[in-house]
Amino acid sequence: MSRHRVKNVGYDDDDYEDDEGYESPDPEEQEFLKQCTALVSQQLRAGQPSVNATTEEIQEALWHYYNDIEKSTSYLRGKKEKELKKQQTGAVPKKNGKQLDSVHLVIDFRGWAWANKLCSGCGFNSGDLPKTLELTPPGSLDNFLTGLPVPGFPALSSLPAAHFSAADFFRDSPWLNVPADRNMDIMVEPLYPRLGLLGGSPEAGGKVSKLAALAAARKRKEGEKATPTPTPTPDASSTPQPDKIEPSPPEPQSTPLSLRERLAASKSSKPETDGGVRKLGKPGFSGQGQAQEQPTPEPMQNPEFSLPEKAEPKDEPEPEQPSLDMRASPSGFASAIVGNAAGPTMAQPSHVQSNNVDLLRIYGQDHAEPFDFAGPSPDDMVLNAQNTAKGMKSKPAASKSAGDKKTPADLAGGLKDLSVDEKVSVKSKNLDVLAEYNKSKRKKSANFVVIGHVDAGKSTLMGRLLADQGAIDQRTLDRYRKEAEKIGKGSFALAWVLDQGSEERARGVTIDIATNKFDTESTAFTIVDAPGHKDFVPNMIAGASQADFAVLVIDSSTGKFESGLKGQTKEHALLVRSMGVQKIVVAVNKMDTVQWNRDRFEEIEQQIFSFLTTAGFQEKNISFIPCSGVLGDNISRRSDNAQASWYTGKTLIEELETSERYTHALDKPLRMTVGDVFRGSVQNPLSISGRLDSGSLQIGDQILTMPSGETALVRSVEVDGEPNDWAVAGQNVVLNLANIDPIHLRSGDVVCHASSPIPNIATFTAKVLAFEHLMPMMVDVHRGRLHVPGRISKLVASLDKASGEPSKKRPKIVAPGTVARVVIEMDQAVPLEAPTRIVLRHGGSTVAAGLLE
Ligand SMILES: Nc1nc2c(ncn2[C@@H]2O[C@H](COP(=O)(O)OP(=O)(O)OP(=O)(O)O)[C@@H](O)[C@H]2O)c(=O)[nH]1
Repeated sequence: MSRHRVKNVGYDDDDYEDDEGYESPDPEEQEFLKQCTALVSQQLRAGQPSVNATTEEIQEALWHYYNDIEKSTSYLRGKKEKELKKQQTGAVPKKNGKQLDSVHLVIDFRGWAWANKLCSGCGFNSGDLPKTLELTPPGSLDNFLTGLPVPGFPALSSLPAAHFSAADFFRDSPWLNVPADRNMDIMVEPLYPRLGLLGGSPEAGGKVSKLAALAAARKRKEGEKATPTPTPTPDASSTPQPDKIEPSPPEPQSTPLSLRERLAASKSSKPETDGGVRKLGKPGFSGQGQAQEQPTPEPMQNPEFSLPEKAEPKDEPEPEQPSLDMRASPSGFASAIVGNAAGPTMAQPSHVQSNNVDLLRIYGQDHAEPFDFAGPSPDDMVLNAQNTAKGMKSKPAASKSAGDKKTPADLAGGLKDLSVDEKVSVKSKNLDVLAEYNKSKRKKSANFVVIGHVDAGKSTLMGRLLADQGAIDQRTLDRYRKEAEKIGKGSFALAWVLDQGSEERARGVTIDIATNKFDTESTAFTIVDAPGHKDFVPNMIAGASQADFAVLVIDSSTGKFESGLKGQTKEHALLVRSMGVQKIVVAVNKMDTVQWNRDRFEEIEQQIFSFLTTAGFQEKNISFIPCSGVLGDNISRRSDNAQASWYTGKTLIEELETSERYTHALDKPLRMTVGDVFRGSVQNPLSISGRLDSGSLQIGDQILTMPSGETALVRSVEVDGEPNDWAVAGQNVVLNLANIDPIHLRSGDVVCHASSPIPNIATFTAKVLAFEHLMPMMVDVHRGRLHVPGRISKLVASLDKASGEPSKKRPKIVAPGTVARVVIEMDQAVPLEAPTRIVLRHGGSTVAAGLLE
């Protein structure tokens, strides 16, 4: 929808009758429109010449020009004057339904000659004619071609009839298919003498280049050589009989035939021995000329090399005819593999000599033991041994009685044995998980997502934090530094701690979320480093969905803070708030680049603070820290730079530690969004990772994965990288699964218990805060890792922000900043349930976020 339409659409119109229709303006607007219409009409009539326009035309113009009287009048005047002129000059012919305004007719040599003729016939001096004729007024090209008068040209009808009706002249000459006898009339000799192709017809006259003369001489020579003389070959028996060779056609056939031609020839003349076929019969299918230069190879002795027709009885009159076999002789490699076509040799056993390229036969039957598919593979043997050691049920060794030959049915059965239907069973300890959790002396844990505009220094800051907290050793850091310097990205060494992808490192940009852990005395932290680039906002949403609080990193350097504000700084902050994050720590980074200027810090603090409070963060949940990630100032230690002495507040790590213990819905049904599906190890060929949104699970649980609806067995559990018997909401886990095919699992899926499954839905109602104009439109629905294409199918109501009550029913458009209830339809059913936080994106930007109702 264009912005013009948006302009005239009332956001809160109640009288919405037709979802598709375009509504009329409200009474006030109608009155205003009436006045404008009258003014324009008056001005049109008052001007010179006086013109009239319909009310509809005037209102259309006013709509386009935002009710600008001057512009609308001048547009309509221009339009009307044009129409008037056209009426005066008569009807304008149309070509292909389009009007010809002005035509440039470029006359080529043929056309030029014809025009020349036309003009000389009527006394025109052809020299006066321009090579390019601009034919005006509109439609004159049609006129010109159909014999109607063209200004500046004599009327064709006034010219002698013999050749002056263009239409008649070309009537029997379809485009580009002029009869030969006419060519003389309309063709002119080219400016330069015509040459043949390289080595072509020098006799055609003209100066021939040395190269062309040389090529022509060679061609002539070849032509002479190609006279019908018998071709001596090493093996007379296998070559065509001289008398059977057809004399060369008048033009010696030196062009090799195409494969299609050769095939056709060989088919059509199979029993015949005509010269052409004989030529084709040569292995390699060379033409005659080539046959002279290349010795004819030995004919194939081994019957397995020939096509069926070669296997005809030996009493054929011409058994030694060259084979019609289309095969070339085997390559050196093929000979080495399957043997020489000439037959068995001392060095090669007979089965290798076979020219039937049945490698399975060669290596399976004659030479080697056939592979027993019914038995376990070497990998399975290792797996079984490991599983048996762990007390898990191993795959039974496939029954194999020595010497038994396997029938295809046996093999199929054996393969079936290897299928994923093989069930693994793990005994559950039937723990009271909540009681176990309450007993456990675990540190409080907190997940925080690091957000901010691209290149604000998020990864560097977190790399520094991890290094300071001992989560990464100095040797690894030194290695990263060296490697980063090698590719000219030395300043990104700390960022490489989190940016592990090769593309991320090469581009110096975070693409996907990265999680890392570090522990302080009181808390086990999980960092979720989100990409800052606008192209990767969906990944940032996935990261934010796992967070308890957020660290917003801001680049304080000159100009960068400002560009970040227009970029992703605000979008990220809004998104995390919409996803339920309440606490935000603002790291005002790169303070070294502004010499720790206090005014700069305070300016940033003030602007960001007012934005965050408007976005819904409470004052007490916002904190600011001036820091430098690269230098490590105010991250884990206070800056010792004298310029930074004015700051006496907390360091970043001190601020992080103030985070309270976050409570999670432990007693709710199990929900876990799958972040990743991977092969954990040989023992754990299928693992999934993610954070438990609610509920709990333990080893031996049967889980249900949605949307596939497939069940799986929890073989083992890792919580924060440590093996554990159970896991509860809020913990980051890896689940090692069994009894499920990986094709049923994808990131974004939801894990639950079969006793309280999450439904798959395709339509839902949500209460959203609009960041952009909302109307019935296509959107991508994001929930954590899950994102599905869909559309806002209905705007149910605009809501009062304070009370949540509908303020307007069925608005046609929802303005940014408004809370609205909308109906969303998705292209496929996905696991979603209330109350889930969702984000709606359209055309690469976030348009709304809210709660599924
Ligand atoms: N002077 C200075 N440069 C910094 C500081 N922190 C980061 N940088 C530089 O800023 C650039 C970008 O750093 P990154 O850590 O990759 O930024 P990012 O925000 O993680 O980038 P994306 O994740 O791609 O959005 C690198 O060249 C860093 O060396 C800082 O405190 N001071």
